[in-house]
Amino acid sequence: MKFLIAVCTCFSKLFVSLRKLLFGACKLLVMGVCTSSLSSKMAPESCVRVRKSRSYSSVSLPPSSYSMFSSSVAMPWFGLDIGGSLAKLAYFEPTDNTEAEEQEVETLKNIRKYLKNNRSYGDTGHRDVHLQMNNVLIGGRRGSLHFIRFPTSEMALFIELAKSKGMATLASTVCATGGGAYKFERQFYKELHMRLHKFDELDSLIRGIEFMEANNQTECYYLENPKSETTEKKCYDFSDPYPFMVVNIGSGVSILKVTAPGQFTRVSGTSLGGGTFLGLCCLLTGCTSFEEALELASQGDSTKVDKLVKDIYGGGYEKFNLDGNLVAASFGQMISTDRRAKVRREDLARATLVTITNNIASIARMCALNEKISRVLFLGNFLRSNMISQKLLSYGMEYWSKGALKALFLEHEGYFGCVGCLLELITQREDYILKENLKNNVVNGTATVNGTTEPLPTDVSGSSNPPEMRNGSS
Ligand SMILES: Nc1ncnc2c1ncn2[C@@H]1O[C@H](COP(=O)(O)OP(=O)(O)OP(=O)(O)O)[C@@H](O)[C@H]1O
Ligand SMILES: CC(C)(CO)[C@@H](O)C(=O)NCCC(=O)O
Repeated sequence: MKFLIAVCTCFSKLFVSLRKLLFGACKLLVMGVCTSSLSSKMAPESCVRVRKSRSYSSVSLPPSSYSMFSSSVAMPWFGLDIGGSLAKLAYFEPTDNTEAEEQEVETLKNIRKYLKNNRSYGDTGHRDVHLQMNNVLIGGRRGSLHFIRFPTSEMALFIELAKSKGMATLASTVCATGGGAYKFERQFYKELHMRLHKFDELDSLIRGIEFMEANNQTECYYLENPKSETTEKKCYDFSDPYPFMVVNIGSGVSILKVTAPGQFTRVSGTSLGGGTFLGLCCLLTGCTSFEEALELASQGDSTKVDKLVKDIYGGGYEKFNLDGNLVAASFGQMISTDRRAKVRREDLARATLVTITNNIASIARMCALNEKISRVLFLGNFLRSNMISQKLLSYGMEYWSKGALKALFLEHEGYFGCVGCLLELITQREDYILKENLKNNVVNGTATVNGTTEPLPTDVSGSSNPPEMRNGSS
């Protein structure tokens, strides 16, 4: 009898272990199955490259296998990153809807149509159509990723707009990151009955970078001949990326060292960032937008504002290899009344841009050397449509490191935080289902692979609880 019990126990343990193994394998596959195409302007043929395979890309599963995990995360799938200057929204629009989903509640349909059919929302919201990614596979669903941004200062209007589109009638949890996820949490709940499930902004950022890079062949690029008029964007094969450094230039600047998937430390930062550029530019030139500031800068000459090495030496400082055209003192010419009288707004805008960019390049370089890292990824919306800074960063990194450091850039500039946040929504939910299934297996020795779970706890703290199930379409 004892022998019989021992054999039964053994078989039952084996059964549970096998199931665990199966779920583990399925989870890895589900989290990794992602392919996409970018409907971007930049996708020259020269950019198509053969990618070394990475554990979480290019695996395919039959659709039935992933539906058990992610179908329970009801639509719409949003990831919101509320930063100091800009709020960014990633919206996943499924294109593989089932018949039941086609019958989705009217409000959801309207929201989908509204987001998809417009490029502007209110006066200040914009959809970056050129960055849209089609045919993406996220959490077992196929669809398009849309990218929308608006100024954080307009959050009240955004909430009003969302309310007018009926968001308040959908009891919902939205995944949010960035400082604003904390700052505006109450407002979201009060006005939209919406809980913000909060995720750390830097965790989300790294997750978003890894996902986008793995799913867009032309995401990562560098500039060839950054000093010349004929600078060219070239694709960079970033499929074997670790370790690398991230310099995220938002309102302020965060500098991270990434050593493995999802593993990073924040090594430094500086308060002289994109917010400083725009703030100083508004003060000095009277401009009122980032676009205007960049336009002015593109027409300006910073050497009318800065003091160069040759203004001091009459040429280069040969002994220490300082070229005569290097900036010796940013804004150094502005101590002269004459020069101040002659300087143009354009020159001031250019000098502000050059000063901020060079300072970031200098800090990034020191961090990279200190951490013994050679690839530095620059991102954040400061670099949006900002070729002047991209060139300066590329040249600065290469010149000062004598070619040891490489500046890299990403097409989706400032959208990685919100994408990472959207992915958290899916995987937290999957994790939860998997945990529940495993728990059930251990308790009653049976597998519940249909994804049904007990009613979920709701939590606004963003800790271990999964995102609330939505009652819209499912
Ligand atoms: N339309 C825009 N309006 C305002 N700033 C813009 C705009 N487009 C680009 N920028 C630049 O991008 C910066 C904000 O970048 P980003 O969205 O990456 O950071 P953030 O999330 O707002 O800031 P942080 O991460 O520091 O909280 C601004 O400071 C500005 O330099
Ligand atoms: C405060 C954050 C992290 C908000 O995104 C960012 O603006 C930043 O990194 N600022 C620089 C802070 C510093 O390290 O001096």
